[in-house]
This record gives sequence, C-alpha cells and structure tokens, in this order.
Amino acid sequence: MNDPHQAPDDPAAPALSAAGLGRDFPGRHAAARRALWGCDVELPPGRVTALVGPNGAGKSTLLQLAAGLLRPTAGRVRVFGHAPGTAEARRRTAFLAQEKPLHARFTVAETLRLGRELNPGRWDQAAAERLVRGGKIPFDARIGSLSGGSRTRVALALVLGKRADLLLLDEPLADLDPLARHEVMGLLMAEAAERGTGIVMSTHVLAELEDVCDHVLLLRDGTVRLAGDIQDLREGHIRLTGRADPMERDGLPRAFDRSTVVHAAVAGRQVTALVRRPPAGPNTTGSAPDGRWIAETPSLEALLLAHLHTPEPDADTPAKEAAA
Ligand SMILES: Nc1ncnc2c1ncn2[C@@H]1O[C@H](COP(=O)(O)OP(=O)(O)OP(=O)(O)O)[C@@H](O)[C@H]1O
Repeated sequence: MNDPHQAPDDPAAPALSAAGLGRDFPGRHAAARRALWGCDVELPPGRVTALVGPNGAGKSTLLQLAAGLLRPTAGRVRVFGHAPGTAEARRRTAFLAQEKPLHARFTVAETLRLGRELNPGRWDQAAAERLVRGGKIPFDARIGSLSGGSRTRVALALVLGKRADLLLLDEPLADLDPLARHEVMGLLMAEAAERGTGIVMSTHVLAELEDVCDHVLLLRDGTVRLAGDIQDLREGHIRLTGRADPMERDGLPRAFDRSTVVHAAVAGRQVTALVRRPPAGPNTTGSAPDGRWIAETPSLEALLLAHLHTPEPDADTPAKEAAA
C-alpha cells in the first residue's frame, strides 16, 4: 500500500527515507534485541551513498528494511515514497544481500535467465553479461563451483541487469580482489552517472569511498550518527594538528572550546583533533588555537574515523541535523 501522504509517482520523493525507524529482534536481553532505533534518513534520488559503521551497527538491518525483507518494529521506511515490499517499490529497487544467495546448482547462464524472467520488460542482458565476462566466468559454470568473488560478480550481474532506480548493496566488494573491486566500482559508478541510478552501499573500506560516493550515512549502535553530502560534511569540520599540551589529557590547550571537538588523539608530542567548523563568519578557520597549528579540511576517512571514536551522540551536532 502506498503512503497516503505521498503521491504515488512523485518525482521529488526521496530515493530512501525513514522516520523514527526501528527494528527489534527477539532476544533475552533488552539491549541485544535493539538492532536499529530512532533512525531518520533522507537520501535524494541518484546519490551514491556509503553506509558505514562498526560490526553490528545495523547496516544490514537498515538495508533489509529498505528492501522489504524485514518489517520495522517502530517508525517507517519508504523507497521513492512507496512502502518496501509493494510492487512499485520492488520494481524500483534491487538488493544484494551480504551472503549473496544464489542457486548453487544453476549455471551462470541459467541464473541470468532467471533474472530476465523475473524482470520482464526491464532486464538488461548486456549489462549483466558485462560483469560476468569481466571476471572471465564461464556461462556454463555452476554457481556452486565458483569462487566467492565470482559468485559476488554473478549476484551483482543480477542486480545491474534488473535496471532498478535504487541499488541496495550489502558489502558488495567484500569478496573481490583489489583489481576486481576497482572494475566493479567503475561499473557501478558508470551506472550511477549514465542512468542516475541511486546506490546505497554498506562497506568497511573507508579509504575507497572518497572518490566514488557523494553521500554518507554512518550508523553506530543502531542509530544514525552522521549523514549528509560528503563535501558539506568535510567542509563542516577542521582537522587540527599541533603541539600537545602535556597538562591536558586530550592534548588541546586548556582554553580550547571542547564542545566543538569530535575526537582528539595524542601521539608523542603531537595532538590531532577533528573539530566542527564554527558557523560561517569572517574567520571560519578560527578554531586553530594559534598560528602554530595546522588547520585543514579532513579527508572523508579521517572524518568517519573521528565520528566512530566519539563516545556519545551529541544532540546538537550537524550530524543530527543532516540526518533529519
Ligand atoms: N535475525 C536476527 N536475529 C537476531 N538478531 C539480529 C538478527 N539480525 C541482526 N541482528 C542483530 O542486530 C544487530 C545489527 O546487526 P546488523 O547485521 O544489521 O549489523 P551490521 O552493521 O550489518 O554488521 P556487520 O558490519 O557485521 O555486517 C546486531 O546486534 C545483530 O546481532
């Protein structure tokens, strides 16, 4: 059933939206049951989003909720304004599960044929075959005989062949060697650039994200800790490096405004801190305690690592605002 508040084919509908989204699993300990809670998400169409967070943060749970494989126990989630699981939502999304479930006894060709039969009128055989050929996988090979990386390629071929508007990919690169990762990312980026396909991709490889993603969603302990356009988020922070104050535990000068600090780490005599940039003004790099400090825009990896280190969520952070 479509959301009564959202016109069925509203082109302005976010590719993925969630409000107060939560998912509990049955379990003996209350804390262990809570996989996801209070998640507010809004991803515009056509974005390539990195879904990051530690093991157990809730990334797979969020993707499965968006794919309609799980139902929320709180809040709601929509894809292009439609409830996951509806015919329209299913048509517009393609999901790649972390365990890449495929029929072991089918050949590669039979697997692609199944993809074609399940997606009449939309299936792109050439796109699917390109991925298979790129991995030099014989079309008559049985899925059960393939390496993990080759199985991933075939699973991705099914996803790309479907010609969906939003690809939900759970660790799509995990089994691939560096060359294959590069090639597969290139194909996914081409798909996004040429067709405006949105991609939400969970990954643990932070260093590879900067060049390929334009959006990030960081989950931790089942909730959104940071969300938004990568460039905006990078420019909203400053990475400071300077001489550590030996009298202070975090190495920063006593007078420094701690409320802006996301994370600070002392190594030897040097302290590196990631801080939130003050609101635009005459001196927007003014967080540097004095001229002996180096102030630079952080890389995406530095930004994510700092937010992964933060002990507690801060209600006033730009992350919360961006996620809303
Ligand atoms: N079917 C399930 N039954 C019970 N608990 C579950 C189930 N699926 C997930 N969980 C729990 O929900 C939490 C979030 O798991 P999830 O798989 O979504 O995390 P993740 O961020 O994808 O982790 P990873 O990076 O290890 O893949 C974990 O505590 C997990 O144990």
